[in-house]
Amino acid sequence: MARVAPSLPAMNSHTSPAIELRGTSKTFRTPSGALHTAVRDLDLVVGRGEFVAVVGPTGCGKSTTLTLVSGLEEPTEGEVLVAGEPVRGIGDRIGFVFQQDAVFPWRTVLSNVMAGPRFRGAAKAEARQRAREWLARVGLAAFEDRYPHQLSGGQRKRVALAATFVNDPEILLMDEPFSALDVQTRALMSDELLELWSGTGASVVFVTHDLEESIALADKVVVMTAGPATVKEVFAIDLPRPRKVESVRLEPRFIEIYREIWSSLGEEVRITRERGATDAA
Ligand SMILES: Nc1ncnc2c1ncn2[C@@H]1O[C@H](COP(=O)(O)OP(=O)(O)OP(=O)(O)O)[C@@H](O)[C@H]1O
Repeated sequence: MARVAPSLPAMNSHTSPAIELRGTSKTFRTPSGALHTAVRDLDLVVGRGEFVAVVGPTGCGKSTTLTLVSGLEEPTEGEVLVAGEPVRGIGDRIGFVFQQDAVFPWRTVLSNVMAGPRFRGAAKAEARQRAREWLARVGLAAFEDRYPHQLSGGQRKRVALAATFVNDPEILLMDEPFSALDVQTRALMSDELLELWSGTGASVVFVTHDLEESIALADKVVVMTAGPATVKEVFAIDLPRPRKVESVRLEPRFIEIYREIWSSLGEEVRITRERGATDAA
């Protein structure tokens, strides 16, 4: 399997990657006043239309990396570029899906999915039409008048996906989006995500604890070090698409890839566990 270099040379604005982090660090001041470095000297390139999964031990700085790309946080050092431009504030070409569904509990399903286009200035009829198209794609056409609490966890996740894709994001940032779902629903949602994404050309950064999930979904798996996060290794996933997660993970090639990445990731997980044991002592 090809191990890819973590960074590529800078390109001009027409060919620039979707996302680029160059020597990026982020240090927080904790409530006690101490400084805590969450991300250190991180180089990462996400190509246009590429699906990149980020795995790393708990607390290493994966979510912080996403918040830097989103513009929610600024780097302490280094650069974060989206489409070749430095990130300034939260841009509307970025969509987010988190573990908790970002839905409005007091709005119906249809109204939730219409909210993004309306916020971006679409007329009501147009927003309604686009929302209905996406609800049909996620299999929720018959549920448009329900409220989020009247849906299952998987259905709520579909609403969140429709509400994100309806805005046509160029970049999709996903932070453990399926980790609260049961195993079967999780596999189903992964398949649906791949199907929805395949027609969009969006670039995805998908943070997960689950190495199987990352391999099944991604073009590239980025292994982070024990915190502070920096890129340890990048693995190109040469499994053909379209993929179905339940069947692809049984393929010999998948198992080979899993072993190879785990030998890199497992070491970082062990370091994190040992630190935890020392801290607790
Ligand atoms: N706003 C903040 N202020 C202070 N420390 C922070 C802040 N945000 C994150 N951290 C710290 O930075 C480190 C990295 O956190 P982050 O949430 O990015 O890790 P993660 O890899 O996403 O974790 P997990 O896998 O457990 O979700 C942690 O030690 C966390 O406590």
